[in-house]
Amino acid sequence: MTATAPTKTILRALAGETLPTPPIWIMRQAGRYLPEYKATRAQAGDFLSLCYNPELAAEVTLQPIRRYGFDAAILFADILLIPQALGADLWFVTGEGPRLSTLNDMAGVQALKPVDAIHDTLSPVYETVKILSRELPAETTLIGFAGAPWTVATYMIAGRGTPDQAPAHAMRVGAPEAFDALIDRITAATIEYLSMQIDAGAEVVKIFDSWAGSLKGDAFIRYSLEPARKIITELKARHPGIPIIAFPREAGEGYIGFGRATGADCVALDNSITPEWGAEHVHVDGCVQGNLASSHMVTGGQALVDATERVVRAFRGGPHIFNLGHGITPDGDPENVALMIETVRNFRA
Ligand SMILES: Cc1c2[nH]c(c1CCC(=O)O)Cc1[nH]c(c(CCC(=O)O)c1C)Cc1[nH]c(c(CCC(=O)O)c1C)Cc1[nH]c(c(C)c1CCC(=O)O)C2
Repeated sequence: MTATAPTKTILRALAGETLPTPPIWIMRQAGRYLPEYKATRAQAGDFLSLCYNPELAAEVTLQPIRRYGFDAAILFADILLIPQALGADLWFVTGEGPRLSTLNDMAGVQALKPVDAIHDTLSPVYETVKILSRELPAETTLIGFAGAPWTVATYMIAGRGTPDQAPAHAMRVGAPEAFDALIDRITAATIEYLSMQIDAGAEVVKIFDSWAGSLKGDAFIRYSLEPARKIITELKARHPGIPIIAFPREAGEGYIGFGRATGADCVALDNSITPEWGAEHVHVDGCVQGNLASSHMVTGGQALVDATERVVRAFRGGPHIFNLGHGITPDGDPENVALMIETVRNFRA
């Protein structure tokens, strides 16, 4: 089989091509800032029922593609489905966020389900991917995803989102064997989960390490970089050529060399770094994604236009996928999203 050059813009950027206009999608593009999302979520009943309903999950994935013509669609699901598939209890408290059963020792890790049991819970997600690969426009790239082991572990240990991930750091330091066993279990589950998404039709996968920023020095290497490297190495062995985006959010200096060290084809940048810093220290190694502050989706105006142009300008010398630095928030204005897209697509140097 001879490799053919990709034609979809996102795949071209991921293959290392510098495009005259960067392809664009945004994190949480299917979400509460869109009235059509809220309507479909109400129809599903609640957030988790939406995640596990393939027809409706595919519908909300397609909504921002219809409205804006983004270059990529991201599978509608959540990083916390993996803990649930491993046996954790999971529910969402409206206005507050996720809640899970907690875990902090070896007995807790041993009580989890084996990795090969995850598909019993996650098979509806694979069905969503199959529907999307049939229904997406020919030019739109389908992105699958999972949480990175450290970020997923922080929720499984604390049972909720935490500002500083203190319970996970306490287990990492106080019960290192159990903590390593947990990271290994999540890593193995993530490989199987992403591999099934790829088999079902995901053309790219993204690994979200939202809390990577609280790991410093050796701990960052061991628990953010190493698990990402393991997952990427195994996925590329099973699915040669599958492009992978890594997002070690707020890694700061940890961004430097992250793509090379893990084998990721693209490193997603958050907006705690300037685009110029990202260009100098990360973009030199290859494709980057990012990094407009999502607050501009709330505030809009000329500041949005200026900041959008600054991101495009900083990264126009190499392969770039335009995105926000983190997900769009529920108070984002759909008009501001349209203005951002128009600014990216009309930018002339
Ligand atoms: C940490 C994390 C989670 N989930 C995710 C992360 C990593 C990225 C990040 O840092 O934001 C990833 C995620 N969550 C969701 C997607 C779908 C694809 C997309 O459009 O980006 C993706 C890629 C849907 C979602 N996941 C969630 C929503 C909102 C739920 C709702 O409709 O009420 C959506 C659209 C809920 C969720 N899910 C999670 C939290 C903390 C929350 C509550 C916060 C909130 O309410 O925004 C865990």
